[in-house]
Amino acid sequence: MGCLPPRSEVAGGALHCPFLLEQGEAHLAGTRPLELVFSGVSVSVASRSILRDVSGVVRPGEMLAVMGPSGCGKTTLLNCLSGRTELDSGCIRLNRERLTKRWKRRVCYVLQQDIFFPDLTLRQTLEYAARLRLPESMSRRQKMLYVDHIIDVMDLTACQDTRMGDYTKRGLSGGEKKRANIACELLTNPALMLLDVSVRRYAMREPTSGLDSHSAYTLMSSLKRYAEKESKTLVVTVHQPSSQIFYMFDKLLLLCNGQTAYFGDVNKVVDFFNNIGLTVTPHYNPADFILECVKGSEEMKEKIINAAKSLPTYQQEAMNDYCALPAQLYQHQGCNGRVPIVGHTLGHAANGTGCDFSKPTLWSSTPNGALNSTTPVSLTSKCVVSNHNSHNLSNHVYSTIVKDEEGKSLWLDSQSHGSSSVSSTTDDDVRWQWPTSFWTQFKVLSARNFQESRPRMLSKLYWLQTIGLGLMVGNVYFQLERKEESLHDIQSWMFFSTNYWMLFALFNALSSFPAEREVVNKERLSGSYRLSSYYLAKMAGELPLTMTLPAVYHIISYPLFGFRSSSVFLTMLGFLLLSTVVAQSAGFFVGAACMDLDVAITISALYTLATQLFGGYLATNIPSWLRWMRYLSMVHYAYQNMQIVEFSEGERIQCAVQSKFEVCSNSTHIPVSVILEQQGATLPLWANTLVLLFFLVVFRVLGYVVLRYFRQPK
Ligand SMILES: Nc1ncnc2c1ncn2[C@@H]1O[C@H](COP(=O)(O)OP(=O)(O)OP(=O)(O)O)[C@@H](O)[C@H]1O
Repeated sequence: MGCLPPRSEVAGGALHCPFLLEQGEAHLAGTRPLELVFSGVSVSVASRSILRDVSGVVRPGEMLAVMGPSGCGKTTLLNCLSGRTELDSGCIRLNRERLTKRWKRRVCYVLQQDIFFPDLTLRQTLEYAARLRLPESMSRRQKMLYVDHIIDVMDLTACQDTRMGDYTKRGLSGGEKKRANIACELLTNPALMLLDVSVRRYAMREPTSGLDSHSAYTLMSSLKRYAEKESKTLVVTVHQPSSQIFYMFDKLLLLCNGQTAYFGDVNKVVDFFNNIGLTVTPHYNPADFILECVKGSEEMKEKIINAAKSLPTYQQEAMNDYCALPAQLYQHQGCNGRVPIVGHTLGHAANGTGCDFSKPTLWSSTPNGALNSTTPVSLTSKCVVSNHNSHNLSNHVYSTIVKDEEGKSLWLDSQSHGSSSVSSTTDDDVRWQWPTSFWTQFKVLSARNFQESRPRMLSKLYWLQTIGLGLMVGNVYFQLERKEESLHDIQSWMFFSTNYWMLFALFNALSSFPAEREVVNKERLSGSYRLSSYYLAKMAGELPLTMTLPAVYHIISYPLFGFRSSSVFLTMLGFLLLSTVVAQSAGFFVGAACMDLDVAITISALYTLATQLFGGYLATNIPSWLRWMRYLSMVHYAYQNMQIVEFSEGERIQCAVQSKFEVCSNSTHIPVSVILEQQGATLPLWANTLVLLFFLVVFRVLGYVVLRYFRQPK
């Protein structure tokens, strides 16, 4: 069962989600419990040791508190457990398996920072997350019902229509954002949750910094019940919890200068400190006492760390063994065609044989990764189980590998409530990698992108700016006559319009990307969607928004400048939009490639200034050795096309009495080709258009390659 209780049910302890189970929704019923073991974890950064030989074990249904003073390495440890930070030495195992990419995507990590799109409301954020991260076997209605449920559980109903906000726009409060952060992760029903949420915020003594004490207690209670009833494994960083919250945890890992100062049952920590001569004052919050001890003198810290090494719960040797053993499977002889159930319920340790002669409900995986209860899975007479009985740390086994008739590996999940699930592991990475298809991801991300970008790209300020600029430019170049004296102004209108919208799109793409990258990195790390679907959706979702303002500008300023014909009007609009989208692609690419916004702005400013200079309008007598630069100028091609379209239709440009064009000595009008040649332009309309399209494709592909291979989230 994968549901959290509605708040009203938390106190009573009832945990059920009938509307989903009635639908036979296997996804929410089928994640297998995980036992997390980490042993001898050591990490250093720039030759400074951050974590030294830290070990621990957390079983399904347990909540581990990672506590210690600021800078002791709590976040670093969680980064290691989520697979984001490489270890110098030590090991991390999930159900005895290494932390592979497949696992990383199933571990939910609630970050210290709350990263969201600021303009989406909480409800929209959760709905998009549900549509992306819940399997396609669930209907949209079921997903929305589940979102309602999570909103209720996290006590977010009152603010569900409030926008997320950021430091520039007010939105959800810090505490609400934190709960929203957890809610997003709960949606996927993860088996292991790492919460770097600094539970101190929920402490009684700091009501202003996050939740009030009652909400804090309720949140921790629901997480605790969630862990227990759903056999979830939870690791939570803690700063200064109230004693009520402190004793909700099952285990405590106390860190001091990156070393273990205590690992074991929360209830035994006071005895541990008593035994080394550090006695907790009666009625004093033990969490505060412990923290004060590990913040004390170096001598005291050393004493605590040394004492922790001899703790029976520490079991360093056993954990080292655990990591050293290969996660091999042993042929089990005693099952005789029955389906083994190992670690059937939490607290019901495996019986050593790993067999139970009652056949459980079986689930097989569908191609999109959802578990399907209707597809029968036949099992051979041979059953293969993990032998986890070689030492005392692995008495609990929560999954079993069995083989079907074709010899394909399947795993059998044992749930605390007795239901089980089987899914294929032969192509596990592929099947489990993405909860939804490419097409679904593309649709949902396009819609989200459109909704998220609209307030930013079509803000009131931009509308005002566009309409004002259109009117101003239209009036400056009002109804220009087609004669040589006005030629410079006609060209000026075209160059200005093209150039302005190209710069606008480029710098907009550039400045919006760093903030978006944070959200996308977080989502990519959690395996929500493919990069390719995001990338295509970004282009599609923003396309109408990118085109709206230049189109409005053109509609206002072109008739004021001088309306030739509908076809010229539309063709020029088409080229204006094309050049805008090309420039936006360049902005995406530079934004994706440069982590530092200042560097990105400097590079873009240099490139755009160069493209203007070599665009054909500002400088016409370019030294021969520099002329090749114009072929790299996007503006050059866009501007040439505008001239070709404008000057090819209708009345031609009349020669001045004292013309600077040679052709005027025996003609009254200047041909288009002569105007273009004067600026060194030689390519026809179709060739300029092709080059612009080439720029578009190259920048888009480069942007993708950079994100895919050089800017992978860590
Ligand atoms: N990339 C890094 N480069 C250098 N030092 C780092 C890096 N990451 C972390 N550290 C250092 O490692 C130590 C542990 O950092 P970490 O963020 O894990 O501490 P923490 O216990 O989570 O702190 P807090 O409770 O304040 O969030 C700190 O002293 C920090 O300065």
